[in-house]
Amino acid sequence: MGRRLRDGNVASHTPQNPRTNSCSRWELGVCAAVMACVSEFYAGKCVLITGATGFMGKVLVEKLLRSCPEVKALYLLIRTKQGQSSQQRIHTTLQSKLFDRLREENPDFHKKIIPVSSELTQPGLALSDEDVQTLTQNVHIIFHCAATIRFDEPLKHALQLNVIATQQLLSLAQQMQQLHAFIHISTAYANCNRHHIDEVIYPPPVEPGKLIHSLEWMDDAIIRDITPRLIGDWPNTYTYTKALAECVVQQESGKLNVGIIRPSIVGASWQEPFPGWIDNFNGPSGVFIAAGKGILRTMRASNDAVADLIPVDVVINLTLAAGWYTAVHRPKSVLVYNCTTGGINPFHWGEIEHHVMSTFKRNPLEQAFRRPNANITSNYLINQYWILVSHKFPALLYDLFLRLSGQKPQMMRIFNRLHKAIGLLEYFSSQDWEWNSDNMNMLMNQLSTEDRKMFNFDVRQLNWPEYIENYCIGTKKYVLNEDMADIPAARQHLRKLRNIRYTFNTVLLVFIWRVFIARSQMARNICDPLLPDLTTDTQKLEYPYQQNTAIYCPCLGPAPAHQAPCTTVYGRMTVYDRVWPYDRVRQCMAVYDSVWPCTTVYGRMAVYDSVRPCTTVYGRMTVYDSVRPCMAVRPCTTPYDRVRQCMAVYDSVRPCTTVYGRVRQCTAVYDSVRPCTTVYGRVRQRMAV
Ligand SMILES: CCCCC/C=C\C/C=C\CCCCCCCC(=O)SCCNC(=O)CCNC(=O)[C@H](O)C(C)(C)COP(=O)(O)OP(=O)(O)OC[C@H]1O[C@@H](n2cnc3c(N)ncnc32)[C@H](O)[C@@H]1OP(=O)(O)O
Ligand SMILES: NC(=O)C1=CN([C@@H]2O[C@H](COP(=O)(O)OP(=O)(O)OC[C@H]3O[C@@H](n4cnc5c(N)ncnc54)[C@H](OP(=O)(O)O)[C@@H]3O)[C@@H](O)[C@H]2O)C=CC1
Repeated sequence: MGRRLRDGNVASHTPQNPRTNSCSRWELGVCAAVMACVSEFYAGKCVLITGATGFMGKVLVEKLLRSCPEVKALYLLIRTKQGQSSQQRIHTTLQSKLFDRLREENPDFHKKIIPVSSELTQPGLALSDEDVQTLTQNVHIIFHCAATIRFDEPLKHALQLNVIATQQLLSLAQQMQQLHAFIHISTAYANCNRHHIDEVIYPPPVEPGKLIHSLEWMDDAIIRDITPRLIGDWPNTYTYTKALAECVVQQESGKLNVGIIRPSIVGASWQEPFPGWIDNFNGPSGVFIAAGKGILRTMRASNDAVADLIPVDVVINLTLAAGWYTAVHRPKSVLVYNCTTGGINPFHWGEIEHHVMSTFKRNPLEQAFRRPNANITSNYLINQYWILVSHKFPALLYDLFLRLSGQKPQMMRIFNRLHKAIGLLEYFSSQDWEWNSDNMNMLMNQLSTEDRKMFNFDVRQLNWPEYIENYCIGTKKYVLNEDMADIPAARQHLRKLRNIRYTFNTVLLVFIWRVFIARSQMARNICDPLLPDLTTDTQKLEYPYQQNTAIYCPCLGPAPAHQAPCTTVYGRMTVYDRVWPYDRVRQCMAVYDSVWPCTTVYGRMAVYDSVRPCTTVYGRMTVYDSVRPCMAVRPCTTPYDRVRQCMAVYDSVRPCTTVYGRVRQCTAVYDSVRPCTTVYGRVRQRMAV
């Protein structure tokens, strides 16, 4: 249990009533040890909330109205947006499923909500004089949730909203006649340049006032250029400005009772108003969805790093309890609450990956691009490899398909956005931090038994696998608005995708084999021993030289006496007789003098008939002039699969000498020849007659 002094040191903190270890009778609220002190405290109070249309703000409004039904009024500072007034916007917000439970329990809840038009980045928060008067006269508690949480926000805008607006709100709070507590929502990553983070306000990276002053006159291009230098160790303008905001809160708090809540990565609700509620793509939610849709296959994250997720209802329960505690106990300095799970009930990214994948396989998202199968890796190169193979290549193929079918290609664009988003998140998923959470524990001990149940933020009770499952299902139901009744169809779609994948993989394998492996001597040398030797014993006896070759082109039965055996030659093999040099790339093949058709075998090999000048065939094949038959009587037939190439067969022969490097088989047999001589590398052979 500790209290932070303004200079950031820790002082001992004595609860108001150590005997009951809970709240005491107090001038702001009355409660007994087992009573619900927190909700009692909010009875009759007017609460001002910024950011009420946002993720956390909505949950705060809902919980406050549901668990503190005697609250007098909620003043919600909302800006006009896209032509909608603050009234219209709050009306839309209250339609959310999030409020279903409250609507059932208290259909008139909206009567307590008073929208106030306010653009926080404007001077005086763009409040009318009348509104300023109403607020300064009535407000008891302020919860400041509004912020820009974008990681790529230009520094000037992030500063305006996260720092200057906070300053202005504090100055408004100073004018309030009945204010009991000001609660500022910060982030556990405000000090992410440190590994161990205590519940203190650390010295700012720069004096906020000076920065505000400097940026006032600089144009946007200059600010953009100097932003990386300014933010230094911080990964983005968001965390940097949140650090500055904490400093401003400390500097401007004056005599106010101030608390700062620092949640880590806020995720879907754990219990309230129902498990799994979430309505945005921020943080891990977008990653989960992308993985569930089968789009995201790889991401840089450390399997063993602690995933400091915290359910939104936990954060809000702690926030409301901190509001009560700050008002009732009036700590002498700003009290910071690190609202995290890692130190209390750790769970790791590797485990999250497993549970997310398993949930989406059982409860698939509709119209998935591929079957969900995402893996995280901390290795940069492995991640880049999988991005190429599992993101970019399928995206290219799919876009090609879209183009061919007359549609607009879109997959590459989606992947580029995804890569930008995950690139910004990787900083947080590739390392871990240690947060001290003494004040969170202290606050829990201050609550009555009833309050601990009603405002539960005891994350020791959190069952991670169950939570992650509800989270994923929440993204399906509340972010993507998918119907759970359609799960059988989604499963059927996954089965279809699996069959497409099997077919595609088979085609790809055959293609790779034909194009690459069949032409690769090394691959053949690896594979050949695995192939059956189909040569008959008779053949081996009759044509002993054949035994030097690895593969025989098995003619159907023993070859007639006048015939030379069929010798299989590999793709690139070449034997010359009267040759002339070829360039390095081209492979040169045989040139023969006398004249009758060589029988081709299959695949890429050429078929030649009598005496014509050599014609280039294709690829690496060559050119014959005056060809002698491969087989006098019948063609060499190969039962081998198509990768193998069967070449010429000659009569009256001597074996050619092996030419190539390590693995070359001696193959063709010629009459009146001198041994081949190696020309270069592994391909070339030259023979002289
Ligand atoms: C499967 C296994 C997974 C294992 C998990 C591994 C890792 C976990 C991943 C992350 C954890 C780290 C989280 C760190 C959080 C730090 C905590 C905080 O303090 S702050 C709160 C977090 N803030 C954010 O998360 C904001 C981040 N977002 C942004 O900065 C921007 O949105 C952006 C990513 C830069 C994208 O900007 P852009 O202009 O391109 O797009 P928009 O924001 O306008 O959105 C357009 C469109 O896309 C949707 N969207 C937004 N974000 C995502 C996303 N991450 N994934 C998918 N889609 C996203 C958005 O809703 C819009 O949709 P629409 O056009 O329909 O409105
Ligand atoms: N989400 C998370 O993972 C975490 C969030 N936090 C902190 O929690 C707080 C709430 O975050 P969250 O709810 O997720 O954020 P959201 O982006 O969901 O909500 C932001 C809110 O701020 C309001 N707002 C933004 N700009 C202005 C403006 N110029 N004038 C008036 N209102 C404005 C938005 O209103 P509008 O609808 O008009 O845009 C919205 O209501 C923030 O302070 C954030 O730093 C901390 C840790 C993690």
